[in-house]
Amino acid sequence: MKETVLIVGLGLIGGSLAMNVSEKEDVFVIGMDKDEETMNMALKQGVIHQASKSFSKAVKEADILILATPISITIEFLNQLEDVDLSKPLLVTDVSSVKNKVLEAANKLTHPRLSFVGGHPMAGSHKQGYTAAKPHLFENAIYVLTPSIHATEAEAERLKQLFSKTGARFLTFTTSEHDEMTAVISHFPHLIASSLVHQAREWQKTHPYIEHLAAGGFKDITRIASSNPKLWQDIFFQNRTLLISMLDDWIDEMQTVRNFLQEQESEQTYQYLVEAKQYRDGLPVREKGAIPSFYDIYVDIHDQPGAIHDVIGLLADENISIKNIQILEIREGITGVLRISFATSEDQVGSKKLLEKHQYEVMLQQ
Ligand SMILES: NC(=O)c1ccc[n+]([C@@H]2O[C@H](COP(=O)([O-])OP(=O)(O)OC[C@H]3O[C@@H](n4cnc5c(N)ncnc54)[C@H](O)[C@@H]3O)[C@@H](O)[C@H]2O)c1
Ligand SMILES: O=C(O)C(=O)C[C@]1(C(=O)O)C=C[C@@H](O)C=C1
Repeated sequence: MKETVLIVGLGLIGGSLAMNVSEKEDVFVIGMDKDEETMNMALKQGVIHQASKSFSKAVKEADILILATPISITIEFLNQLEDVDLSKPLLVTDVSSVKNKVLEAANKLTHPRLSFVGGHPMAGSHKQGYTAAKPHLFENAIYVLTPSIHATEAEAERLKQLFSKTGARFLTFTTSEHDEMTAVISHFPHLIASSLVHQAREWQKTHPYIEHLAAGGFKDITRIASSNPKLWQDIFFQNRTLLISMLDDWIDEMQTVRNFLQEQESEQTYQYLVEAKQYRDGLPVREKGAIPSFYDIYVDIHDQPGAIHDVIGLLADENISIKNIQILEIREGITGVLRISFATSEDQVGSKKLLEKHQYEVMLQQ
């Protein structure tokens, strides 16, 4: 018998999950999104098998519910669940970037047929919406699970099975462990990236050429400031208390660095940079698991004759040798994705630079 999975929110994350879940033969996917065009696209491309406009109706048909909406909307849906007249058990999960209020709502659910295991795939993009969704988005990424007080080990296992095609690696944490760690490595850096953009914008008033000088460094460190402001407003407010405390620490730290410069402490400044480099260089790259140790890039291509040939031709002209090439997704009339593997990280990085110079959109798999 097929398992029915309802996915609410078919944007970047929900759409990418749907692309993986609907690949499973024993799963029937119902999709729901407030944006009708999104639902139609997903239905037409076979990423969902059925579209629904009624949460209360669709939820009664589902065995598993995935809430992939903005966090505050996810909490609203969780609150609605208590009143649904369920005739069979429903395992609920979400994808929210902050967990405390979501788990608070989930832990309050008393309906005997409901269980909740929170989820957060640690992969994403500064892009939003269904058109940015990709089936390989979660490959080799960490997928954090945060079970509610009533959830069993078996329910967490069921979700791992459901998401087995994503290629993600699962880790389980408590809500506060999750929120503290993501504040450090995701939410706070986002806040700083936005502040750097504001600083540049201010300076541009007196130095109009600033925007033309902004090269690799500025663009690398501020890429995430181009993300969906509504989503990040939600994230900042969901994790507000921790962010305030981190801002206090950061201001102290910046005061220390300011003193190094003020007092011309060149050795201490050097050590500060050395220690940051050592920690940064030691960060694990996305683990490859059972996949052989190749260095992959993902290249977006358009569905037109010769598209793959053009990409390979550019690499061949530069004598870059390819170890493997795979078409991950190509449907009529839409953009497809090529996964190209290289033997060395030099070839991987070199190819990315080369293709980007030719206006391709390239994602590097670390
Ligand atoms: N963007 C990332 O990098 C990232 C990574 C991991 C987790 N997340 C989490 O994923 C969730 C979704 O983020 P996203 O980046 O996919 O956003 P998105 O904007 O790409 O997608 C959200 C989708 O939800 C739909 N939606 C909004 N309100 C709805 C409603 N009331 N009913 C039905 N559909 C509704 C929107 O139309 C949209 O298609 C958020 O909770 C976020 O914290 C985001
Ligand atoms: O790659 C990006 O653009 C992201 O911002 C992804 C990112 C992150 O901070 O790493 C953003 C939010 C999520 O909750 C998880 C992942």
